[in-house]
Amino acid sequence: MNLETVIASIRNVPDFPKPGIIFKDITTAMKDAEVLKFISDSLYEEYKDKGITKVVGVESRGFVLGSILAYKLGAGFVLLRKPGKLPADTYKVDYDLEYGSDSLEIHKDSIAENDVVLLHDDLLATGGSANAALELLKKFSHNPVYVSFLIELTFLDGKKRLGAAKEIHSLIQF
Ligand SMILES: O=P(O)(O)OC[C@H]1O[C@H](OP(=O)(O)OP(=O)(O)O)[C@H](O)[C@@H]1O
Ligand SMILES: Nc1ncnc2[nH]cnc12
Repeated sequence: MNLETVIASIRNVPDFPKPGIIFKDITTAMKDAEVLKFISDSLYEEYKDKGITKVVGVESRGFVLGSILAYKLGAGFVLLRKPGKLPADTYKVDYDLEYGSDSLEIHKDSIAENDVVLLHDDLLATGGSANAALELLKKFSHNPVYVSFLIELTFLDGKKRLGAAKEIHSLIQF
């Protein structure tokens, strides 16, 4: 297994969910046991020595690898959810993404001030979602946050919106 095989396993779906968008479909990668293992192990290698205590995953595709990473790192997992899904007290932020707008929420009691946080999402496009996630994480602590993506769409330059992040890493760039 290698990165080329992983890249080949990601399906391009033109004009989804809107005309002009080429959707990077990771379901075709996730369903392959060897690809899933290679991706999980690669991301773990990147973060194993950073002292991460909480992995924060962005709903919904960020939950898949985020929770695997949390398990492998021996960290806790925190869910950043779309509005109205979390049952207890939350912080909320609105944001735009490549094909629309949305909101994210996090439970107010999910992170402690001394946690070392890794934010994970499957894909960085405009950076709207990740920037919103970083805004929410600032409510807990001003410590820098590590940020991890499986895929980065470099032509959208989303990284420039993530100034508050400590280190930004993506396994695959398109
Ligand atoms: O960098 P951005 O322009 O913000 O785009 C990236 C976001 O868009 C997708 O999520 P989506 O809102 O489609 O939700 P899903 O994971 O539930 O499919 C993707 O999983 C990222 O979270
Ligand atoms: N082109 C794209 N493919 C998959 N997920 C996305 N999220 C934002 N843009 C996307």
